[in-house]
Amino acid sequence: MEPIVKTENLTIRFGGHTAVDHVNFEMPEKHFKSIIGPNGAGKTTFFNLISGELKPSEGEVYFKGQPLTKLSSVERTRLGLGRSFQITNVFPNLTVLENVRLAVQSKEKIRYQMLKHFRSYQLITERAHELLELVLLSSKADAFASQLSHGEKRKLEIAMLLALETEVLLLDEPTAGMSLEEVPAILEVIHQIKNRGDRTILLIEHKMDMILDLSDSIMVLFNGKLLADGTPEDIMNNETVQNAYLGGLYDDSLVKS
Ligand SMILES: Nc1ncnc2c1ncn2[C@@H]1O[C@H](COP(=O)(O)OP(=O)(O)OP(=O)(O)O)[C@@H](O)[C@H]1O
Repeated sequence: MEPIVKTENLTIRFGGHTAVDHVNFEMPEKHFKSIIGPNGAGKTTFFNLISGELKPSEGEVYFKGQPLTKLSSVERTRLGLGRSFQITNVFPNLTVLENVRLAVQSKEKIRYQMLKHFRSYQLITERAHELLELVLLSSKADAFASQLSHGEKRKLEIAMLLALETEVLLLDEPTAGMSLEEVPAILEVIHQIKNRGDRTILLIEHKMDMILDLSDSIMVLFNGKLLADGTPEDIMNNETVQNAYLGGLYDDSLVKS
């Protein structure tokens, strides 16, 4: 089967520095892949190349076989590649529900224009409630977005990303800046999305236990290069990865059998 996302020799140079260096990668549909690597390895830059925030110096990104380089990030979102930070434009003075409703509306605009005003309003609100339930944020529906904790804001962003109904979700460190107590709730949200089984998810994370818990496969970037790509077990047992990055810092018992 054709991979849903694929890169060929994907490369970007900033001055003399090659931040992403001839990366060839394939993502099967409905797969969960995590990207790991030390700080500065090129993970976020790789995401930016896939989502269209950056244009490559060389190489190509494909979505269902279609080359994407000429498409803007908005056009890529319309095709089915959604990235969480594109919609971090949460309106602080609107409620949580209103924020999600706006995201649903932006996706559903055309479909709902056909319906009568009241009915469309009702359907959009229902969908927004469903999404808040999925990300475990229903209890905050009427709170202003500005009143949310950092972890709750990340949940709201995920709900807004889901509202766009893209087949692929690019999640860049959803737990960054969170308190330890907030992490399990985000993990639960990502599990719920994964368990529905209808999305392809690419995740950047530093938390190894979370990665091992969620991933079908893991790719390792190092100095912009793809060092390894395989099952969690392969990666944890890969000597090059061990030497370059993991350095024996993880617990063997976490490896999925
Ligand atoms: N716009 C830019 N201009 C110049 N250099 C850049 C730019 N964006 C990224 N870089 C450089 O590219 C390299 C890769 O950065 P990137 O942020 O992709 O790494 P990362 O793996 O996501 O790191 P972290 O885990 O710290 O987020 C770094 O050396 C960074 O300084």
